Amino acid sequence: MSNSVPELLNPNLKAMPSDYLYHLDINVANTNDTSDIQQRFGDVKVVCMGGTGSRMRALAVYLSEVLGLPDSSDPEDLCARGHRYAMYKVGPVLCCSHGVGSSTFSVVLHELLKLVKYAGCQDPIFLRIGTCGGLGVPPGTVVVTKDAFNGLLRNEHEIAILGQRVVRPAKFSEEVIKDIMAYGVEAKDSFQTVSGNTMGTDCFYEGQGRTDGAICEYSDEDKMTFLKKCHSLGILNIEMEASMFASVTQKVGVKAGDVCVTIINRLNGDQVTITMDQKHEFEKRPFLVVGRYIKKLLLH
Ligand SMILES: O=P(O)(O)O[C@@H]1C[C@H](O)[C@@H](CO)O1
Ligand SMILES: O=c1cc[nH]c(=O)[nH]1
Repeated sequence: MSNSVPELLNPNLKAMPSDYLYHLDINVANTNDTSDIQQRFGDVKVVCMGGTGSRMRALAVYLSEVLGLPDSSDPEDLCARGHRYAMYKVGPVLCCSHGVGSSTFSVVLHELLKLVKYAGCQDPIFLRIGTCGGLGVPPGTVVVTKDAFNGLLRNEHEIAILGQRVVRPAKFSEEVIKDIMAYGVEAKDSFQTVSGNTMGTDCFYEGQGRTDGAICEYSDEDKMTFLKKCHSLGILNIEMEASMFASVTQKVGVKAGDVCVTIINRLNGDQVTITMDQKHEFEKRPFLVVGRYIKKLLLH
């Protein structure tokens, strides 16, 4: 392992005397002396992120048990005053919500990357723990993303910057994928964990080929042709963050992984019909996989 603090790709940061991580409500008052931030966050090795604050709170409680940490049954939301995201710290793990989709996720991702930089965290690993629609796998299956495709079925992420289309590659760390599959999966699990490609779209409805949104200008047949094409590219699940997450972390050289549970098989329909109780049970499945992986990672 290299043991290095992430190098961010913004020369302007060096010239800023202070940096307010607005959405996290964390003030880096003096960027030349970040000892206070280092004291609070310098031990962070893993940053877990997922859509909702309640899932991230439950993950924090779960990980504190798995890692044998002193009582964290009621972790404090460190970003409560920001009213945007929720963030919990359990030992060397941060659990932070990111909202729905790449736009809300990218905001907090930029700020979390700056946070680990200011804190001097060594080789932090970023993980998304989410839900998704499956393609040809039964609901409840956990998918560990290999390559992240965007809604144009390209293994890249596209973003408008200064009025220009900027396209960046979207690859997750092969080491993280391999280790999650090796240490996170157990034969005794009551569910399947598979590794496959993921499509991250900008829209839950039209972007994912649903016919039940407020707008739909294609036929059921068009939809099925599209979903089958996705499947033929090795895409096993569809969510709304993978390509942005892979591309941003790849760009700054931070290792990352995406672990999501399927809550529907999109080859069979569009409506999510599982009960909320079932959904909450499914949501815990990636916790088991990621919990074992993190435990193993922290032993090294
Ligand atoms: O982390 P979550 O479960 O929020 O991720 C998926 C992808 C979208 O953000 C959202 C759509 O329902 O769920
Ligand atoms: O179908 C689904 C289910 C969850 N999240 C998504 O983005 N799509």
